[in-house]
Amino acid sequence: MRILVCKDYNEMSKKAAQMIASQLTLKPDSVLGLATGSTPIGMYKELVSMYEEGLIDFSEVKTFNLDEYFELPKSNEQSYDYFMRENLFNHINIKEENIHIPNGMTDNIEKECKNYDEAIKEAGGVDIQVLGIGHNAHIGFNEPTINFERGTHLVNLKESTIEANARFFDSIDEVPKKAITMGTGSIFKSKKIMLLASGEGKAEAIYNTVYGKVLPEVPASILQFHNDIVLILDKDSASKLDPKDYKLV
Ligand SMILES: N[C@@H]1[C@@H](O)[C@H](O)[C@@H](COP(=O)(O)O)O[C@@H]1O
Repeated sequence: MRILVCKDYNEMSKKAAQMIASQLTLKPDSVLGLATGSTPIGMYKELVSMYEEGLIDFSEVKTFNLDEYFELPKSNEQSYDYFMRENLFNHINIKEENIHIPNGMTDNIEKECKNYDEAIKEAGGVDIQVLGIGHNAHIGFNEPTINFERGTHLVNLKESTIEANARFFDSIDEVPKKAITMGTGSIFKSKKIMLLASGEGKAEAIYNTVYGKVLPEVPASILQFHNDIVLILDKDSASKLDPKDYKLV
């Protein structure tokens, strides 16, 4: 596990965007695994700027998002589909057919999950997966539980996750209680993983991810076993780590 610590959120976002840009330079038809949440917004802004400056090109890129709320229409401003278009896709030259986000409005959940896993496989697997992290160390919407799930599946969100995400909705009652998410197994299959975290509120989750026992109760802990993972943190989220374990950048 490589850990890079940046002085603040902006630097973290720049570093992350630079890594995606390098990936696209090396492999213009990369398959990107993308995340939502507040944390990657700065990275998406940087990527849009780089695209506008002609430094990167998304014409051959394919994307797969980690997750989507169940039974929330795409037109809802809080859907992850809406988020991705607002923050990235509407501003770059990605082809519509190359964008993949689980369909939260499906009436056949099993088929939707199976097709999503198949589509990732057909695309050749994810080259680089961007992750945020929940306060309880969830990745995607893989909540703490008793086993690591292999593929895309429907999950019941934890009360703490519903509360954390309520800030985006008018009231907590409007937050969906379920979501479709790639499994921990799908995430783990990515060739490279880049996890971003910012703020004191994530410090404990990061501590447990780096030093904790590898348990499904701490979903991100399994990343300790991945061969090519980098954590890009700001100083606050890294505050519980031993400085000998990271590089200041
Ligand atoms: N499903 C998303 C995760 O992918 C994200 O990592 C997490 C943290 O979000 P934030 O970056 O807003 O703290 O929120 C949601 O639960």
